[in-house]
Amino acid sequence: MSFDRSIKIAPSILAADFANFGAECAAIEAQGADWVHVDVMDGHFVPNITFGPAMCAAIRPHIKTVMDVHLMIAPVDPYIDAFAEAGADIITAHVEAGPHIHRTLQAIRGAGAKAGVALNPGTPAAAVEDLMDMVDLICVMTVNPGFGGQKFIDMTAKIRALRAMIGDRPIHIEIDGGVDPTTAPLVAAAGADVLVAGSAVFRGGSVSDPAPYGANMRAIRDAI
Ligand SMILES: O=C(CO)[C@@H](O)[C@H](O)COP(=O)(O)O
Repeated sequence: MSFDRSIKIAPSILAADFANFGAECAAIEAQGADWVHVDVMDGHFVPNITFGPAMCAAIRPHIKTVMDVHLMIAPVDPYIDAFAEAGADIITAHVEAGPHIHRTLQAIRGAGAKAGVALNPGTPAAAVEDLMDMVDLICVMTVNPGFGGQKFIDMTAKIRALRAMIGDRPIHIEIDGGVDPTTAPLVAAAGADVLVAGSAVFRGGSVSDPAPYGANMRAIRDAI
């Protein structure tokens, strides 16, 4: 997986048809998705339950691009190898999920995946200041994690602070929550390069009528 700072759209399959994940992943990729974002929730770190490594392994053959796995679980460490073996290219853990994020990031890279760290809206940029040489991606949550379709929380000051902290390092800034054609230009201007979008991409489409997925992603790109 090579690094580039161009804008990438990573549809969150949390907004896809749960009975059709493989076909949904193939459809969003065919319609122009750059990455596929997979939201793993445990009903403990966040108040919702989605899916685990077996589902990631099942959809992997349907994804040619980057599989970006966002772990909203605690603890994280016992599950890292399983998600890496399931084919995750990027594994992101929350800085709030435990006391040893440094060890977690080492373990993610040790398992052969790119390492991401996520920050809830209430967590300052300074929480990742000492992790700059350990991470490939910083995910800035613009909603409190757990559900799709929530209202965007403005984190542009945090994104700017992270962009300055990152400097020339090859680290992606990913934005997750409430991204649509109105909010995407704000976060892109602040320095984000990966935009996770669930409802704004899947709205109006289906595997039998996937064209709206493409139109929705073009609307986000055109707005930036
Ligand atoms: O991780 C999360 C929510 O916890 C996100 O990935 C959402 O799934 C994004 O959904 P929208 O806000 O774009 O509908």
